[in-house]
Amino acid sequence: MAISFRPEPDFTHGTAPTTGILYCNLGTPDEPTAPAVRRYLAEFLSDPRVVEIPRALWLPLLHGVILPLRSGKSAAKYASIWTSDGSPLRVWTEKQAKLLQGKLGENGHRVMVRHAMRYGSPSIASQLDALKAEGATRILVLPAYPQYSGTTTASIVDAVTQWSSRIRHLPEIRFVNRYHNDEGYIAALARKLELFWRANGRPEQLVMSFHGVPERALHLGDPYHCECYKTARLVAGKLGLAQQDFTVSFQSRFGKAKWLEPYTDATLRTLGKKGARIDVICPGFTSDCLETLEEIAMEGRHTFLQAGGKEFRYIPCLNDDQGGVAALAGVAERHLAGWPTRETPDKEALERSRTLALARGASH
Ligand SMILES: C=CC1=C(C)c2cc3[nH]c(cc4nc(cc5[nH]c(cc1n2)c(C)c5CCC(=O)O)C(CCC(=O)O)=C4C)c(C)c3C=C
Ligand SMILES: [Fe+2]
Ligand SMILES: [Fe+2]
Repeated sequence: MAISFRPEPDFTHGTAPTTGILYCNLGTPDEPTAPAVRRYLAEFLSDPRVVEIPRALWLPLLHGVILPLRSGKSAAKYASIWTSDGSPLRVWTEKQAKLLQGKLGENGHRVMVRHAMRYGSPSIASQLDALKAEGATRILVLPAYPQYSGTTTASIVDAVTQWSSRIRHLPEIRFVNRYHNDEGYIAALARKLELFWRANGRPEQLVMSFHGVPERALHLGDPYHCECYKTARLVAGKLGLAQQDFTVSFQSRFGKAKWLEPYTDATLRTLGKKGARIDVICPGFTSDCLETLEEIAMEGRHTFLQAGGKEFRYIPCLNDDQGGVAALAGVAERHLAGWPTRETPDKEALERSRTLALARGASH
């Protein structure tokens, strides 16, 4: 197979080094319609990081059964949470990238922040192209997933490395793998709960629901399960909650295999049967999306109340929360260490002219 690397514009000496941050989320359909959801799910569920079944078995099943059955049903769910600005996940991800740019600027960093979606648009490749075209010579990849999983975080790394495998003049690239125990992120979650409780009173039980993964992933060494529990313990600790005051559960099961337990729907049913008053938060999601707004705040509420539960309050994700953005900025700053993002333009101009002078003196 012939390997071809893309041509580059002529190399110019003395180009100022520029840093870009690519804030990557999962992705979402372009419209809440069956064809758009089908396109999105086809890309998402064809990723071998997401469904680890041999391709020859899985792809016919996906295209012949899953997509025809699921796309319409899923589109109806998307329609129930769609906003006038589009999918909540897209709206929040775009906003977070802008706020992150602002916060890093406030903290004295000159960086270009862009967002990308692992599936759908804007793709990781197109945003890396854009950052490179804008002169980025260093790129930090920041996933919107606080907990590392091979199914999510590693898939973002795959997309970046697929892009870089075609690039002649590569930027330096760094990846953030996790921030499940980051002080700022834990503090932002705890503060969100504390403010809500100060205004509305405490529940009998706090449910922290995380997106699930197949249980097999845990046994194959995926740290996701442990990192979810770590986040939950840290948030609970920060709030002074005792063991019996909170529950961790896993939602969004897909397919017939066993996923991480306890399942959120079963947990909600059990708590409902006890006639409990509960608050539910989804700390693994940096922004609200189908899985929080429809599955938890609508379906989950229904399951709980049907079972006899007294009160169900859904606490939104960090979204555009100041503390959440500050936490993302803190994570980014730690990973930017050693890259000259704080240098003043003057200093850089000086450096540039030095390099140019050297280059003019050199024969090549
Ligand atoms: C927060 C981390 C996530 C992990 C881990 C994750 C694993 C995972 N997901 C599926 C299947 C689906 N997930 C879907 C939606 C969805 N998933 C996440 C996040 C994680 N997924 C988010 C943020 C969303 C919402 C997207 C949005 O547009 O709002 C869907 C699509 C919806 C549906 O049809 O139900 C599927 C399918 C698997 C199989 C998996 C791990 C193996
Ligand atoms: Fe998912
Ligand atoms: Fe564990």
